[in-house]
Amino acid sequence: MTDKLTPLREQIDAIDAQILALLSQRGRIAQEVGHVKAETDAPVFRPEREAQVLRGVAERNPGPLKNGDVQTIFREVMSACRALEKRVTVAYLGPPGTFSEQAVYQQFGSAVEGLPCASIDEVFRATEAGTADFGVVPVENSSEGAINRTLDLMLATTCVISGEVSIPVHHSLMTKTGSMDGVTVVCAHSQALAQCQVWLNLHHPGIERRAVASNAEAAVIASRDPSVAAIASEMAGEQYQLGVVQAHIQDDPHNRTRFAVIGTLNTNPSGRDHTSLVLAVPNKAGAVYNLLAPLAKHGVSMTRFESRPARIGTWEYYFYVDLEGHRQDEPVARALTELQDNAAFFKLLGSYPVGL
Ligand SMILES: O=C(O)C(=O)C[C@]1(C(=O)O)C=C[C@@H](O)C=C1
Repeated sequence: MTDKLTPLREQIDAIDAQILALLSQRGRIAQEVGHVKAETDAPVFRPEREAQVLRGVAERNPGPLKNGDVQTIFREVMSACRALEKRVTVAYLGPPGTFSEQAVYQQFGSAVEGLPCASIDEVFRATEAGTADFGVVPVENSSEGAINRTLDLMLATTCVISGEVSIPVHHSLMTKTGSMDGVTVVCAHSQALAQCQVWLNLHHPGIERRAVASNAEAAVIASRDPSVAAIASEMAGEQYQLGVVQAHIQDDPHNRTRFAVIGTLNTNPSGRDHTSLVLAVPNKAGAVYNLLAPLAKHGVSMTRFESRPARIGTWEYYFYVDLEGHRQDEPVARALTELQDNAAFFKLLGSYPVGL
């Protein structure tokens, strides 16, 4: 066996040497890019460029490596090169171990400075204040719908959406001992409790369910108190040394959460983009129908439509709309101008590359 392995490993060593030399070359060019950007104060993180590179490697991938795996490698290569220009700081809903943290690494790779925050509000504050270059906030979950706090803060703050990222959300039930003996409470974020309610009703109907600030927070509590079980990601469980009682307890096996990358950067077109905006109309018959007419007229597809009460005492609503295309694309630009003319309130949240 050794005789057969040795020449193959020699080939791998030779290829690794070439990969390393090419990575160094790429890194040096990234440093030059960094100098050029520093001269003009241009942004280091360019989501549209990174999206194009990642789409390109998937299109050109000759195999046998899977597209997703090749993209993971290139995401890390870009992350390391970007860090040579500047290590970007990204605020997220902490503590470490949350799905928000996973979303940060999924979008920025691991050469990033994560800034865990105590609440979604704090993520917005840190991003607005410039303590963080970007923030990553949950927008919607495939089972539970919109994250209302995020929607409200999109409206209330000056942050724009620079990117989006979607990750699978798999919940595990975990305790300090790995068993449910002596457990009286299950802690998790309210969204996670909702996403696992059928499973909990079936397997632990009598146990108290307690909503806490985040799933990772639940993991912290469970790591200190053997009478508490946490619902969280296995990553959080590993971080806080919990034993898995049952993995994959979410009611929907395809459960996903979509996150927005928020900041001050107006992202350029990438070729496959989304545009998000908030609208309000006067409270009149047919107003919403008329409001959206420019989209059909200019052939712009709407991928999401969400309403939130305006909370001004009357039954008025804000509409959160996602469109296909970039604000600079001709049909989208025309539709946006007409939407703005028809709306009592109009706020463009941003255009950004469609998440992988
Ligand atoms: O093209 C750039 O603007 C770069 O800075 C290079 C690079 C890369 O490594 O490919 C790194 C960071 C940017 O977010 C995009 C791409």
